[in-house]
Amino acid sequence: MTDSEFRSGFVCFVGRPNTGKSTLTNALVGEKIAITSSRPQTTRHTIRGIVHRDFAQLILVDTPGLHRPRTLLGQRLNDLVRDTYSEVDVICLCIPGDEKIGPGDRWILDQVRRMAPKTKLVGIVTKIDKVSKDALAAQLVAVSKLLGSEAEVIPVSAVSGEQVELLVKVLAELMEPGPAFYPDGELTDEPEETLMAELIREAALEGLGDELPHSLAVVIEEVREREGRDDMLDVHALLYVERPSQKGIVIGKGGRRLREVGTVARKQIEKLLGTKIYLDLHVKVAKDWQRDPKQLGRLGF
Ligand SMILES: Nc1nc2c(ncn2[C@@H]2O[C@H](COP(=O)(O)OP(=O)(O)OP(=O)(O)O)[C@@H](O)[C@H]2O)c(=O)[nH]1
Repeated sequence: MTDSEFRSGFVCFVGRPNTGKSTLTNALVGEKIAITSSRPQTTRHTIRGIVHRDFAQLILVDTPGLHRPRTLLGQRLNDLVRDTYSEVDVICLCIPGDEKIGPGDRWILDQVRRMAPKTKLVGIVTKIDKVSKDALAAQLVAVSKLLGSEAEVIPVSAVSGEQVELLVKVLAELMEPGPAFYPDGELTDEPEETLMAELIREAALEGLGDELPHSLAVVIEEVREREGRDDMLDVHALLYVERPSQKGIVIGKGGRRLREVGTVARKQIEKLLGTKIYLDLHVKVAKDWQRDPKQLGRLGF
């Protein structure tokens, strides 16, 4: 560090699917997700995790993927992405050490540059435990060429932990001096219900094709302590789809698929909350919810 001033700010990881963004987030934040419902005025974005060090605090924020803005939802998501890209202090483009730079990487870089020309950019070469020194050197040169000479490029392995702390230092140096935004110990401020809905949505989409993701929304209707028991929660959730045919897909033959989804999601939520839950899932058709501002509001978009 160039001085001893505490620094804090917002970071967002972008990159193609499977480039190691989530694994790196977990490596930076640590395993435990502490949930609180405090939400300071400093951000409207979903926080994935907070990295606390004695010299800095980095707040890792999420962006939804970019969409072709064909629907109102697509437009709102793109607006959200644009806001996030322009409001964070640093955007990190993740590219794996063991894959050639491709059109997907260039497209994302292009979007970032267009949407947020002023935001600082850092290249992260991920999964370096998978490549030889020579291959890594070549990849660093390639990524550096892609991003231009002003951008720093940092190689890391989230799996071995190699260089992860160096990355924290480099990111911290790019932040303005300032106090921590969150008290120590708070790792994410995402409301519990959003996380629960996300886990259910993830389980429901597992193994399905491309069409459904944009048509499925999950709303937590009710969370209640089981009467007479303080170690069990009843969680009622609604899965909204746009068409009756999609309802059939989600539910599966004789309800089998939905039961499986329930089991997977329940285990995840129990891990998250550290308590037993009973998970009740229902599927509803809300025709064209993506195009209807009222329904979008209700579904949290
Ligand atoms: N060997 C190795 N594997 C890694 C590393 N980081 C991630 N992976 C693996 O790469 C795969 C993708 O990692 P993710 O963290 O899910 O990637 P992502 O970019 O978050 O993917 P999306 O959520 O699809 O955007 C997983 O199988 C990880 O286990 C790493 O540092 N080393």
